[in-house]
Amino acid sequence: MTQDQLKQAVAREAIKYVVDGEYVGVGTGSTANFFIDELAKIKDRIKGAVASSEATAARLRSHGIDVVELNQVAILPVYIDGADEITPQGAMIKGGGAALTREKIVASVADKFICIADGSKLVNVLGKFPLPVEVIPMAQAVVARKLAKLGGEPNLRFKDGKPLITDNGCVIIDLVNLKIADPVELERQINQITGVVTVGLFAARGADVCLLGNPDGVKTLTF
Ligand SMILES: O=C[C@H](O)[C@H](O)[C@H](O)COP(=O)(O)O
Repeated sequence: MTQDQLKQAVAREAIKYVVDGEYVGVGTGSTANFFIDELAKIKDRIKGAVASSEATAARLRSHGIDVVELNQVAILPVYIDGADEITPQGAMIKGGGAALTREKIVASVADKFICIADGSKLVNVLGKFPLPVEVIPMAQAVVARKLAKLGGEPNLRFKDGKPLITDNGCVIIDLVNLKIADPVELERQINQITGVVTVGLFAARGADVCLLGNPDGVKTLTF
């Protein structure tokens, strides 16, 4: 099976977690895109969706799914999204697609975070994947210096030869060469740096369920 087929399998499985007659929170990235395509097939059963990025909102709308602002929604039974890495305890690195801040905000409203990923994303220790940190542009240099003191090497993320600008008008610093022994503590420390908007560690509030796609089927991890 290809990686895309594994992503499609978990996306299909995730539909079981969508609550009829409610809004669904939708993540960003290639796995979330497969989920959106599956969601389109049952769009008449839901009230609509809350998107975690402009790209996701556009894809949802292209399928005729109603997209509402998070401010209009008080109850969100589930948030469904991919991850760049996930541990057997449900802590994740996210933000490879630069959508970490809106993802964390939408996830914070949801009763359940359902992570969908192909099996290659499961790791015992987070940090091989660069840890994204969204930063206010004027604070980029000072935040990079402070991040370097926590270990790892800070790299400003570029796209098309220019610093990548997020949906929120911020930049991303990727921290490479980390071995994250205590994800909750590192999330706390990075959150405290002035100028940091969000760190792509989802540990204090990790996933509640992870649907992992493997060649022998979808494995469900519950945390
Ligand atoms: O900002 C992007 C998100 O955190 C994605 O959920 C994450 O990067 C995983 O993306 P993909 O499903 O494309 O591997």
